[in-house]
Amino acid sequence: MPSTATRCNPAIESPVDAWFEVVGASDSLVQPVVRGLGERGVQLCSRDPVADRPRNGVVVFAGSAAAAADSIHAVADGGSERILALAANGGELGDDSWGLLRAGASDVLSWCDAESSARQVAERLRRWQTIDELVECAHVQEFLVGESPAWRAVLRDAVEVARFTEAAVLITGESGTGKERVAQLIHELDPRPNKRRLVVLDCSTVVPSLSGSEFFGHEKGAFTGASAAREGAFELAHGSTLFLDEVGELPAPLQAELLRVIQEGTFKRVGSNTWRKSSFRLICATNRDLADEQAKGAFRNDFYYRIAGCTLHLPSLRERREDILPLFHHFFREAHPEGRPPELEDAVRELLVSRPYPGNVRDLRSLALRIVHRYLGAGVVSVGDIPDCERPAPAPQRTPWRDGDFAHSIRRAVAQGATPAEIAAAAADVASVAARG
Ligand SMILES: Nc1ncnc2c1ncn2[C@@H]1O[C@H](COP(=O)(O)OP(=O)(O)OP(=O)(O)O)[C@@H](O)[C@H]1O
Repeated sequence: MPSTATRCNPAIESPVDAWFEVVGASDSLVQPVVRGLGERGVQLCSRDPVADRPRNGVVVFAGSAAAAADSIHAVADGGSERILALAANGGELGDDSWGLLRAGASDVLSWCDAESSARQVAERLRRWQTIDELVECAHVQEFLVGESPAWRAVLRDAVEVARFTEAAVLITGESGTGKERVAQLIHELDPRPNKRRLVVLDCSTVVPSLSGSEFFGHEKGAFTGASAAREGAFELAHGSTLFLDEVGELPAPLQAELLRVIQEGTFKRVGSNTWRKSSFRLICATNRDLADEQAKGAFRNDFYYRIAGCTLHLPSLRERREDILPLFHHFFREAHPEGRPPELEDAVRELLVSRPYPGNVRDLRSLALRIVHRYLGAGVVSVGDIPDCERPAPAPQRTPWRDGDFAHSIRRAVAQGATPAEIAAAAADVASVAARG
C-alpha cells in the first residue's frame, strides 16, 4: 500500500482558525492570551455568525463553571465539533470539569499565566486542526468511507493516536466493521521514518505447538522440520507495526508468553539463548467482549492492559445507517471506476437503508457487488438489479371470490339450524370478504 506521506500531509505550520468566546472574564486578563495565540499563528473569530465559524473553538471563563457549561452546551448543540474550556484566573475547575465535559467540551485547561496558557491552547488547537486535515484528506476519505458523527468521532481518535502517540491500540467492534482497515490506516499515518510494511498475524490460525516460532521465529534445527532459520512476527515488525487480528482467540498460556515482548520488546527465537530486541507499534483487534472474557478468566488482565494503551470501538452499521448509501456508492465506484455512480430508484434506496447487515460493511460490500453484477451499466439502479434472495417475500395469494360462494354459505348456515340473526351475520361476513376481493 502506498505511503500516505505524499498524499496526506497537512502543512505543519498552516494557520489555525478557531472561534473564541469569553464568559465572565475581564478583557485585561484575556487580551494577552489572544495576542499570544496570534503570535503562534492562531486566527480567532467570534463565534458569530454561527454558520461561518470554524468547527473548533475556545471558551474562556472566569467565575462559575456552570455559566461556561451553559454556553458550551449551546455551541455544541449548534454543531461545533470540538470546544476547549479554559478556566481563567478566578474560574473554578475542580469537580466542575466533569460538568464542562458533560456539556460538550472536548477538553479543559486551567489557566497558568498568559504566556503558557496561550502556548497550551495553541498546541491543542493545532493538533485538532492537523487531525481534521488528515480526516478530510482525499486518501483517508476514500480509504475509510463514512460521514456519520459516530464514524467521524472514531476516525478522529484513530488519526490522533496514529499521528501523535506510539500507544498500543486495541480495536473492538463486530465482524466486518472495518477493524483491519482502521489498523492499516493507523500504520500508514504513523510518522515513523522508513517504516516497513504492516505485519499481520491472525491469532485464530496460530497452532499452539508452533506459536513460539510464529511469534518469535526459530533457529535452524530448533525442531524437526526447522530446516532454516526464520523470523517471527515480532522480529518482522521491527521499525513497523504488528497487527494481531482476532486477539481474543489467543489462549491464556500464549498471552502469558507475549507479556515480556510487548512490554520490553525483547524475545528469544526458538532454539536460541540470545535476547533480541524489536521496536514496533502493536495494534490488536477482536470482536469479542474482552471485559466479559476477563471476568470469566479467559483473558488475562495483565495482557489486556499491555495491549489496550488506547481503545477504539467501531460502531456497527446499524448504529450509523447514514453511512450505508455513501458506502454503497463507494463500492459501486470501486467496481465501475470508469463510470459515474448511477442514481438509485427509491425502492432500492429504501431496501439498502432498511435491510439488516449482520456482517456489517463486509455484508454491504458483498450486496453492492452482487447488484453491480446484475446492473446493465445504464440508467438507474432499479429493483430489477436486486438479487432474488434479497427481494421481499411475495404477499400470500388470496383465494379469488367465486359466484355462488354467497348462496353456498347461506345454505350451509340454514342447514346447520342457524337462527335468522345468525344467518344475517353469516351473510354480512361473506359480503365483507367478497368486497375485499
Ligand atoms: N469505512 C469503510 N470504508 C470502506 N471500506 C470498508 C470500510 N469498513 C470496512 N470496509 C471494507 O469491509 C470489509 C471488511 O472490513 P475489515 O476486514 O476491515 O473488517 P473487520 O472488522 O476487520 O472484520 P473481521 O472482524 O471479520 O476480521 C473489507 O472489504 C473492507 O475493505
